[in-house]
Amino acid sequence: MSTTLDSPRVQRTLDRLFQDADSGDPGIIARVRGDLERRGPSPDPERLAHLLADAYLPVSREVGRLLHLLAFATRARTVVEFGTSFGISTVFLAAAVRDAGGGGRVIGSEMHPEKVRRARHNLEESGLGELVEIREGDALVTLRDVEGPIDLVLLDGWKNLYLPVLQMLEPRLRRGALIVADDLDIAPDDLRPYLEYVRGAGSGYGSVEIPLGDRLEVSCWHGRDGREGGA
Ligand SMILES: C[S@@+](CC[C@H](N)C(=O)[O-])C[C@H]1O[C@@H](n2cnc3c(N)ncnc32)[C@H](O)[C@@H]1O
Repeated sequence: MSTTLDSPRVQRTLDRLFQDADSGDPGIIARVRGDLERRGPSPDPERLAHLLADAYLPVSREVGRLLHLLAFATRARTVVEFGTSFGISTVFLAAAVRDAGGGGRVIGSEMHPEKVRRARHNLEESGLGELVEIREGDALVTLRDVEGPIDLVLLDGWKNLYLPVLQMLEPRLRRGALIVADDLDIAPDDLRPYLEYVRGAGSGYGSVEIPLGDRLEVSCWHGRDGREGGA
């Protein structure tokens, strides 16, 4: 049986977005690296978002398929995404929510206004727009009031915020919720506190690294100290 990912509309949208990313991102990333080397390596988050305004920085196709698989297998109804960019990962997640058939939704977050506009357009083009709400602004603010229980979280924004974003959402995680943290290879120093947290004894998470794309960490919330989150 085919899935929403096989539909011509979704495939056309993903093909176009991945092609744009493949042709544009390498030049933009090289330019931004040069800029950071000249001006110092630690720009504030808004400035980094501005410098990377035209860069997709997407999950790989394989990671996208894994996201679809995880969200579908767990029949995810509330999916939260930190870092939507132009919406590539969001298409995979929304396709899974449609395939799961439980009336679920994806809540994305993106701080760059033009990216939000284009992500919404891309989601409409794929035919999945009605399943997605993209919240504009800093995810630490915009995702604060997401209603639980949350079934799946994708962490793909700036790497130093993975831990605070997860801790903010934790009280609303369903027991058994999955957390997918992308890009372990991209900023290992920034991600260390996050990985120590989810891998730590007594953390409440089971966690495993997956060597796909830029490497990712998939964690499952078991609950802690009698606390099970929002379920
Ligand atoms: C790696 S890209 C996301 C790629 C996207 N998940 C995909 O697969 O197409 C990271 C995005 O997170 C956004 N971002 C970073 N920090 C953020 C924050 N605090 N709140 C909202 N968006 C943020 C950036 O503007 C950037 O577009």
